[in-house]
Amino acid sequence: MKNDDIILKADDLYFSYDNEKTHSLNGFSVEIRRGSKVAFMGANGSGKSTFFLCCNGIHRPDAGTLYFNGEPVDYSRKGLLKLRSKVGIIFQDPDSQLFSASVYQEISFGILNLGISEDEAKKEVENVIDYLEITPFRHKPTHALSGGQKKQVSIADILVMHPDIIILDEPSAALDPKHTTMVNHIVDQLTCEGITVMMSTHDVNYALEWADDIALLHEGRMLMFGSPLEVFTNKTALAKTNLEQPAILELFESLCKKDILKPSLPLPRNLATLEKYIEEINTKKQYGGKHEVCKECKKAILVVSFGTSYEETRKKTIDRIEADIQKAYPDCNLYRAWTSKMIIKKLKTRDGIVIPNVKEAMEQITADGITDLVVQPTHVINGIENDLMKEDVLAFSEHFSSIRFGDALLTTTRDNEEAISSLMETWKDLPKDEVLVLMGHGTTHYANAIYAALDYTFKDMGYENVFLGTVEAYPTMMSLLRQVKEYKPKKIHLAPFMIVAGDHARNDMAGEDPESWSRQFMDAGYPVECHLIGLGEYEGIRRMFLRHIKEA
Ligand SMILES: Nc1ncnc2c1ncn2[C@@H]1O[C@H](COP(=O)(O)OP(=O)(O)OP(=O)(O)O)[C@@H](O)[C@H]1O
Repeated sequence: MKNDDIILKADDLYFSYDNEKTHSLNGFSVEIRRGSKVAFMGANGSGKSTFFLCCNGIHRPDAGTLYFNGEPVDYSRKGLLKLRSKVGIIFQDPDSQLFSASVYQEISFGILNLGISEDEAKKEVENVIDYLEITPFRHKPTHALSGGQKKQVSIADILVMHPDIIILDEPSAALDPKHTTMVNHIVDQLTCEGITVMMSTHDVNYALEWADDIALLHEGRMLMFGSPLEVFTNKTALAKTNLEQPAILELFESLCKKDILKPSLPLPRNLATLEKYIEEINTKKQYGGKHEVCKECKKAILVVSFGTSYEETRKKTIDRIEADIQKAYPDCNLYRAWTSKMIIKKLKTRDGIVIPNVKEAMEQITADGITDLVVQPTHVINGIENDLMKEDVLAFSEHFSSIRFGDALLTTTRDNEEAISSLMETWKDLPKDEVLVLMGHGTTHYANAIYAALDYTFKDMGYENVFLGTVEAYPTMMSLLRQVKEYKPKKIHLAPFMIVAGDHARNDMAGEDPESWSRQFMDAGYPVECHLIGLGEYEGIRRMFLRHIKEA
């Protein structure tokens, strides 16, 4: 079927320079969208130039079909002449392209071959000389031109034909930075005019910013075709093709690891974007949430978490919850606050990371002129932390038109059932003769009753082999040991029932201490497997927070 969006299509091309002993194209396929900018990348000898030479009929594939504008390429003399007027190649080395004595003759050669009148050809050549700023050296013989000037003339050779596709084979090879900028500028102009541009380059930084699509070749085949961000974040594909990750992405990743930038920011494609991100942190000290406060928008969501000092679990849980919320409410400014003073202090002294407590976040939100605020805790229950958090927020209520609170994770019966279903989606393959023991935190607050209720609800929903206890309160480990023993399981899986898999999960649950849950179960004679998965990692749990915000 003909697809008008596809200007060029290669279907399973094979090409050999040595009578099929080796294949420089080895089952190569690609579809090029009309008007797109495609960077062809890959190690030396991966087949980029060979494919380009097929594109304008210089090489004829041994097998497979090449389509231009939906029609298979016609290899008759007339067909090839037509193809070459529409698909122009600018070679890496201009000397292999320029063969006329003067600049004028050189540029007019191709167009005269198309059979147009000399007057018309003259007009076209003058236009392109003007457009590419060739006038200052137009009277020089071609052999006396500099490398950059030769490149300009070789581009003019092609441009004068008004091609639909321009192919540039490593356009900046052997050019100094000034001429590279000039060629890049010409390429930008071409793409603005809707010409499809295919370019081979080894410059990952340029390709990241310039290309719509990256075609990654490996041994005569397409290894990967996708957006620059898809391709350049695939480290396996990059390593296979001897390419390095663009410096901007490496720097962005490193700044995220150091918590200087938020990983939820869109990946930057150029230095200007990265600079903007960094500028924004300097003007706004707030860590977490959206750095840039939208001046017009007076609505905000404050996400309040207990916190964790473990970066790895924070990224998979709190950061993801916040990212999901920001995605669902792109027009709201997002702020972060943590309630654990100890963790906030630890991060500040250990890593130099500043995370506001609720009061500090509220001061910032007030200073930013927010009028309508939704506060969403990631607390599991409506316990002490949640009560204190509400008090801190409401101390600022006179500055707001409205402040609303989303419920803690487990507030209603629906919440309990949804939390269980969300967890069991991941644990659906748990064999009946094995048990899952979940470790909740627990509190002296009356809200602690929810843990025992939830343990009961697991069974009521048909999960007799799931047990929920707490580190600090009831159900205790003693009670869990008794119940699990009655069930007579072959194996025990331990996982936290806390938003993050932090200190409690690593030490009280999975640690080496004889008091840890894993050691106590092992001492009771069960094989134990620990799973460091925080509740924030379950997609269904993150969805529950979105629902709570909506309900608020
Ligand atoms: N004229 C030729 N004669 C014989 N073999 C060739 C010829 N041109 C290319 N090859 C071989 O075909 C394979 C693909 O080469 P090609 O020039 O298409 O790769 P490329 O991806 O453009 O490489 P580079 O990044 O070095 O420009 C290589 O193994 C190369 O040695």
